[in-house]
Amino acid sequence: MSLRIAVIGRHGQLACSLRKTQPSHISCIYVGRDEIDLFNLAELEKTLADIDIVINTAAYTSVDQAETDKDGAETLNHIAAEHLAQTATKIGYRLIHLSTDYVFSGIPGKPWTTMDKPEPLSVYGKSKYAGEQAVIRSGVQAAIIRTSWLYSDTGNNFVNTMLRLLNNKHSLSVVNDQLGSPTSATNLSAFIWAMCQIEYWPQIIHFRDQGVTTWFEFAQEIQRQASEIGILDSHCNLMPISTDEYGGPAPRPLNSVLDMSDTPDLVEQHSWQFALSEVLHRIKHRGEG
Ligand SMILES: NC(=O)C1=CN([C@@H]2O[C@H](COP(=O)(O)OP(=O)(O)OC[C@H]3O[C@@H](n4cnc5c(N)ncnc54)[C@H](OP(=O)(O)O)[C@@H]3O)[C@@H](O)[C@H]2O)C=CC1
Ligand SMILES: Cc1cn([C@H]2C[C@H](O)[C@@H](COP(=O)(O)OP(=O)(O)O[C@H]3O[C@@H](C)C(=O)[C@@H](O)[C@H]3O)O2)c(=O)[nH]c1=O
Repeated sequence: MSLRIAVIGRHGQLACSLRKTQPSHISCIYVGRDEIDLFNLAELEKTLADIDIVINTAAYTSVDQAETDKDGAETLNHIAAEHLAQTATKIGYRLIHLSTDYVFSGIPGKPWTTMDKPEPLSVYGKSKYAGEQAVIRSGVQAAIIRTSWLYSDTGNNFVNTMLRLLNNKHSLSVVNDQLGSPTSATNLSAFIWAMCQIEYWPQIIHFRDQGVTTWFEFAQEIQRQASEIGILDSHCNLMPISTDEYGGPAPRPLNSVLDMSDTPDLVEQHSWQFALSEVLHRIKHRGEG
């Protein structure tokens, strides 16, 4: 019998990407906040009764806003994850739970391994780490997949923000002292679908595209590639700044590079520059369609 999977989240960028890349032999439902109340345990049990694997993509992802809405972040990133894990222990599904590079403090030096102890700086990072711990504490068969700097052709993400700003502004300052790895939601989706088809899951997994960069260099590459394929006619002057100069409500890690040495080898790995070119071409073709 084919696997029955439920993706929690419907309109988010990862949920949309999972839907677009779903293998045909897998049967999957996508449940957004209109279909499921993550705070009603009886409803969770009922809706997820026949499910083999739940993929939890739902999250409070507004990093700056979370600083003044601690309850909102905590409720969705921690309590909802705890409810999904508790329900799993009752009715028996396996859980893939998404988490973030922002669980780490960002001390520069080396990529963060799955053995390193998280010490999140921001409200968002703290609430995501609390969610991870709730999943582990529940004892459910689960994989916590940490990823970083996620983007896709749709949704609210750095690539779409930069395309908009580069188009509208004469100059733009972008931080150049935070190190990390942009990750295409398409590549992460391929990895998640591959995970669904294996039995043994490590408890914590790091997945990101290949290579390390800064937000400033990422912005430069977005401008270069988007101009080259004709979706941006930008004379915007990009300027590197420090995290201190940028300011902003939420503290962000200076180093959030995830070590992937113990990540299961399930899919082809792509450089972040190649992954970006695929996403920009999708945006171009949508504009032409
Ligand atoms: N974006 C990024 O850069 C990164 C994201 N991650 C993690 O990856 C996962 C997916 O992120 P991404 O797809 O970018 O997130 P999005 O912000 O695009 O989507 C978040 C999802 O959360 C759901 N949601 C929001 N509020 C509620 C609520 N009150 N009740 C129920 N559901 C709600 C939305 O549901 P609905 O479909 O109903 O609208 C949406 O599907 C998250 O766990 C995130 O922490 C990790 C690293 C980087
Ligand atoms: C828009 C903008 C941002 N920045 C900086 C702020 C920040 O340090 C960095 C990225 O800003 P953003 O607000 O786009 O991204 P941010 O919300 O920090 O992104 C994070 O989202 C959460 C959900 C995650 O889990 C992380 O992995 C990460 O992707 O760029 C500039 O320097 N200039 C700008 O014009």
